[in-house]
Amino acid sequence: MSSRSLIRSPVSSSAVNGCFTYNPCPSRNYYQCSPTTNVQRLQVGRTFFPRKLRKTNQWNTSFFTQRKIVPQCSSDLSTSCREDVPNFLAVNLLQEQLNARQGTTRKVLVILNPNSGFRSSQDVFYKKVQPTLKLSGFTMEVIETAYAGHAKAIASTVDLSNCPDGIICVGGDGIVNEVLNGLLGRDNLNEAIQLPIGIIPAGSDNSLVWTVLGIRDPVSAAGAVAKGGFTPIDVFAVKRIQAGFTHFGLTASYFGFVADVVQLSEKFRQQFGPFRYVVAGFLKFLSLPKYTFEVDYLPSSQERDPELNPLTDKCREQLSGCGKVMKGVRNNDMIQDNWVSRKGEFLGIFSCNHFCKPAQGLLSPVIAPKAQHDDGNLDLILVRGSGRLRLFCFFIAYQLCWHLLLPFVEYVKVKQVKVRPVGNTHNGCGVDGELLRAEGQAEWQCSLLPAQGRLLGRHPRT
Ligand SMILES: Nc1ncnc2c1ncn2[C@@H]1O[C@H](COP(=O)(O)OP(=O)(O)OP(=O)(O)O)[C@@H](O)[C@H]1O
Repeated sequence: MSSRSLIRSPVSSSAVNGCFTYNPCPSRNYYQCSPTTNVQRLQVGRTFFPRKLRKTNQWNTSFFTQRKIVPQCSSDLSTSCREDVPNFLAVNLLQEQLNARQGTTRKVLVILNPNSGFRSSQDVFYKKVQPTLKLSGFTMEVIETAYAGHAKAIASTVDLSNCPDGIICVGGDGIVNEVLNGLLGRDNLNEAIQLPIGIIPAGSDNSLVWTVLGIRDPVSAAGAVAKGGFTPIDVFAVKRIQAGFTHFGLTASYFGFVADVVQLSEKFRQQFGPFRYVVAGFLKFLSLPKYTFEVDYLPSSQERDPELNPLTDKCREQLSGCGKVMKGVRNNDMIQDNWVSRKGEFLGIFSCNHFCKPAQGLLSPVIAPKAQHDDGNLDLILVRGSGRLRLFCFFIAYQLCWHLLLPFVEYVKVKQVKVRPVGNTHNGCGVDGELLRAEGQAEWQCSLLPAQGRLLGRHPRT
C-alpha cells in the first residue's frame, strides 16, 4: 500500500473534525470545540492568539465576535453540519487569509490514539488542540489509529513531503515510541530522524513531554507546538542480540520488577486505564520473584562527539553490529577494557535518557536526577538485591528522591549497557512504557545513537 493511500484510508481518519466554537469561560485558556453545543457566541480574547498573530488579528476579532458559528453542529462536518458549511468555509477562508498574511503555514501529520489513557484523546485533540493549531497556521491531516502498531506502520510509510513540519502524536509515550520506530525503520534515515515529533499528552503518563519540555497538559502542549522551535533529544537503541532486532526509545529501558509490572498492567488496561500500573504494581509486589542478571556497562568518559551528528555510516554500523563489546569476564564486579561487569540479583535495572519524571502522582519523584535528554549519555541505575522489604524501601526513598543514597543503589553515566537475564528471570525489556518480549535466552544491548531526534516545542532552557 502506498503511503498516500495509507494516509487517505478510511480507517477512522478525520481530517475535518473540528467545527470549533469558543468556550467563553475566561478561566480556560483555549478554544473549545463543542460538537453538540447550541448557538454559541464567539469571543476571541487576545490571550488566545499566539503572540505572533495578535497584532495582525485585531481586525478579525470583530469577525469572530459578531458571527455565530456552527449551530447544533455535529463533530463530523459531513453529517449534520451541511447547512452550516458556508459558515465553516468562512472560518477556513479566514484562516487561509491569516496564514497567507503570516506566511507561517505548517504542514503536519497528526496521529491520534483513541485508546490512550482515559480514552479521551479525541476530545482532547478536537476540542482543545486542533482549533489552536489551525489558528496558528497548521495544516493538519489527522489519522486515528485502529490497532496497536498502526502508528508505526503509518510513520514508516508516510510520504514525508506531505508532513514536512513534523508528526504530532496525540496519546501517551507508547504512541510516540511507535512513531519514532516507524521513522527510524525507514530507508531515508537521515531525513526521518530530523523530522520533528510533536506530543499532545493524552495518555496514561506522558513522562517524556513532562520531563523534557515541562508540559503535562494538552493545551500548553498545543501552545508550545504553535509557538514553534525544536528541542534536540538523544535517541537510544535497544538491541536483542540473538534476534538482531533493534527497537528505539526516547525515555528509558528497564529490566526486573518494572518490566514485569508493565507486562502485567496490559491485562488491566480496559478496567483501570491509567491506574493499571498501580494495580499491577501492587499484585507484582505481593508475588515478587527474584531477578538475576549479568550486566556489563561502559562508563561514560566524554561528551557527545559532534562529528557523529547527523546520522552517519558509523551510526549504521553501530546499529547493525553488536559493537566492540567485552566478552568472557563474568566474575562479580570485574573491570576490563573499561567495561564494568556486575552479576547477581537486581530488583531493577534502568537506563534513562532523561530524568524520567512521571506526570501523574502527588509527589514528583525522578528516577535519574542527573540525566539530561541531550548530553550524549545514558544514566544507569542498578537496584541490587531482592525481596519485598528492599523494594518497599527503594519505593519510599524514590518518592522522596533519596534513592541514590541507598547503599544498594548504583548510579553511573554510561555509553552502553548489556543485560542478560539469568535462569528463570523475566527476560523482557521495557522501553518507553512498552514491553519487548523475548523467547528463550535473551541478551539486550542498549546504546545511544550518535544522531539526535527533534521534539516540536522549545525546552524551557532555550
Ligand atoms: N486503536 C488502538 N487500539 C488498541 N491499541 C492501540 C490503538 N492505537 C494504539 N494502540 C496501542 O496502545 C499503546 C499505548 O498507547 P499510548 O502510549 O498512546 O497510551 P497509554 O499507554 O495510555 O499512555 P502511556 O504510554 O503514557 O502510559 C500503544 O503502544 C499502541 O500500540
